[in-house]
Amino acid sequence: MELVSETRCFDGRQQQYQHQSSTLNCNMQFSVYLPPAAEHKPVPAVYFLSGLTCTDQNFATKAGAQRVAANLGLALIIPDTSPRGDDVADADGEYDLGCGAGFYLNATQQPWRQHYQMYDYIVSELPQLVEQHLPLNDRRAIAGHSMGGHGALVIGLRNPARYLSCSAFSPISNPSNCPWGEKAFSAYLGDDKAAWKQYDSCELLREFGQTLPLRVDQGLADNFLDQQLKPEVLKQTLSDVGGDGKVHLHEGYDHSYYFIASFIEEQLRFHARYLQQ
Ligand SMILES: N[C@@H](CCC(=O)N[C@@H](CSC=O)C(=O)NCC(=O)O)C(=O)O
Repeated sequence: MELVSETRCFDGRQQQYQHQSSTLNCNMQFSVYLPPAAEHKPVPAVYFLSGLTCTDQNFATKAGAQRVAANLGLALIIPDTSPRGDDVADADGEYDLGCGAGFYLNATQQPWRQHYQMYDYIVSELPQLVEQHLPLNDRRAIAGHSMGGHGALVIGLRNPARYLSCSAFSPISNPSNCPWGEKAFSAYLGDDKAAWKQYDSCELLREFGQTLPLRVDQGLADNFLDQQLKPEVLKQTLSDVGGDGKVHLHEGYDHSYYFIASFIEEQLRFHARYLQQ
């Protein structure tokens, strides 16, 4: 992997890398924050998955996560949201399918499946790469926003041996039953709804229970609340399966990075409880 840029930040390092991904069959960029503690010893990492239309830069530049990550001794690994490049299939003019909208799944349908393998990229290739080249230990947590919140919940719930905790801001909680999810899953996975269940956090909770510590933050002034995000379905499902994961509802907050910036400290402190044990 090749270092693209590095900037000092809270006595640590904010970096961007590029590499050729064998899983996605394209060149990818990702961002990393290394806290000051990483100068002396391997540190745990929180992976942050961003939402529709984002690259690795949105969270790195807008969430204000570095100050707390520096204090807690946590690295931040911030991937892109889809494969990229001239030969990668895209849905021109659509923000919720194709580039910038990989939905953190392994596509099975044409023309997507050659590159859109974001689940394997996030779960396997990227951790293997960064743990080989950076001062990271193998203690991982996963978090995300909106489409990335869906990704974080799905990946965490399916891989409790790989992640110690998971969290989400404003996740697409039940993608099998909302317009964003139905559109993406139909295109990437086809019409067989049985295949959709492995990428739906509410379905996974019903099948396996809450397999790891989980926290969700949701703004109540979020434009996408009722149609796309459905936190009440997630809350009810957690209660039905006896999970202790909390969905924290916040009056007046919307879907933006101002919301993430307001509560990122709580989420990083939540993860530190498990990562720093
Ligand atoms: N352009 C679309 C909505 C795009 C949007 O709101 N993207 C969110 C994530 S939404 C779910 O995954 C985002 O994080 N945008 C980047 C940012 O920096 O704010 C529309 O106009 O409806």
